[in-house]
Amino acid sequence: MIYTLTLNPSLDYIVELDKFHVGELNRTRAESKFPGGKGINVSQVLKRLDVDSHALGFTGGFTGNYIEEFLHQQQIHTDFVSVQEDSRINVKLRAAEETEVNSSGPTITNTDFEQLKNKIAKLTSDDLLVLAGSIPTTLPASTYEELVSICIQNGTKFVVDAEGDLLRKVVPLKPFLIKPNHHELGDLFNTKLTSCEEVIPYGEELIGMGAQNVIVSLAGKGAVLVNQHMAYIASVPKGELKSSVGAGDSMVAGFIAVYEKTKNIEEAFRFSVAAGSATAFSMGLCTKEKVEELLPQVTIERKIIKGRN
Ligand SMILES: Nc1ncnc2c1ncn2[C@@H]1O[C@H](COP(=O)(O)OP(=O)(O)O)[C@@H](O)[C@H]1O
Ligand SMILES: O=P(O)(O)OC[C@H]1O[C@](O)(COP(=O)(O)O)[C@@H](O)[C@@H]1O
Repeated sequence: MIYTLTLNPSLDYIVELDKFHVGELNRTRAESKFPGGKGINVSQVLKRLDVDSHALGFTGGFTGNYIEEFLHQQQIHTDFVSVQEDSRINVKLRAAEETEVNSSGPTITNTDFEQLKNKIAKLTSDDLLVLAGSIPTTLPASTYEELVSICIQNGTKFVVDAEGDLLRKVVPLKPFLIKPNHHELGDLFNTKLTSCEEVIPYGEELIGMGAQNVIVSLAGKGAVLVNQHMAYIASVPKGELKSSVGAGDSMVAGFIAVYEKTKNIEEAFRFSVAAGSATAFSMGLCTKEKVEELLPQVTIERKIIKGRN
């Protein structure tokens, strides 16, 4: 079974404005709200791709209830630890540019955390856990390492989609997949990356450090997958960008959905890119039909790396 872990779920409140005036009263043109948080988005996209998963993490208050009810309506299994304070609200402003304000999240007590660890300890070597997104500020920076070490003890395969120190610290623990975007990858290595070709050596470095597969997304400029055997560069489909919120999460879901069925890395990567773009071209997350429509537009170039193959 596939499990997703969202330590900091959110209600994503997306407002559209013709123009955003800082320091003035703004009125919206349209608005929508969705449950969010990276693991939750992965579960939602998996469901749209006909793959079942269980969503784990912490939820609380009226926002937590909203998130859980929304997931249940989509027939997604949930097993959240209930916390005292409200789950956070993340604001996404869509004007000429996209501006995001992600909140820090509710207080998580030691008892809450212990309850979550007990749930993760029940996963087995037949399971896959996707750990995705930021952690509430009350949890220690070592949270992902602690949870991953439980997975390692039980032989549970794990995927990590996080940034900064959270990501850096789990790479040596050999995640099956990590998916930084090019900004997050650049931040890890204290550099600025702008093209697929530039990204490959840094992807290789992460493989050397322990990751098994690294997908780096570069929004509209393409995507790269690096593993011990090969590097691949994918083109992205052309279309009108509606909202890129959840595009990265859709890539993770698309990859897992195809890889778990076929064990074919290249096909999983191609589908993953189509899923990312299908979400970027939609308000909200992609549908299976949209992903399949875009799939023929994704071309994959294999890069033979000197010293390997
Ligand atoms: N402007 C765009 N045109 C086409 N595809 C896009 C665009 N922006 C995002 N995508 C798709 O979404 C994926 C993830 O986008 P990106 O913004 O890099 O990730 P994240 O959401 O993690 O920051 C890309 O690999 C691509 O498939
Ligand atoms: O946990 P973080 O890093 O604050 O991110 C949470 C946000 O990420 C999202 O899951 C979207 O992620 P991506 O755009 O990176 O795919 C939103 O739904 C949510 O508001």
